[in-house]
Amino acid sequence: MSELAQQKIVDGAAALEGAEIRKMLADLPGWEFDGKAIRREWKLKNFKQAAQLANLVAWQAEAANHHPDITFGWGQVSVLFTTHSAGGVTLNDLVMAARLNRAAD
Ligand SMILES: C[C@H](O)[C@H](O)[C@H]1CNC2=NC(N)=NC(=O)C2=N1
Repeated sequence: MSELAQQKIVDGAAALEGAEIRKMLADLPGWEFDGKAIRREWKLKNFKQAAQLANLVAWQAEAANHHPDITFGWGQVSVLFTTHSAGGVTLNDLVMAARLNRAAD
């Protein structure tokens, strides 16, 4: 399998089993599975850096047409991915997580 971050975002991806998701998250530092979605929080030094990271996440997502929920405030950004059309976490969500770990660490 090619590296996760380089895989394409595809239409019609199926929801994965929890065990499979947890196994893949072992290679995605910072990401957690809460039973419904995967999420990661970043800590930053100030509001400006948090806003910049939130923007980076937003535009990566828009470019891929796969969109997270993002919350940010002073010194923190939280990103949550699930695939609405599949009703769960799909490979697309994990690919986005891998891309963000690359772009935002
Ligand atoms: C038409 C378009 O491809 C869909 O609405 C996409 C857009 N971005 C999306 N993002 C996420 N997180 N889940 C989706 O099911 C989804 N669907």
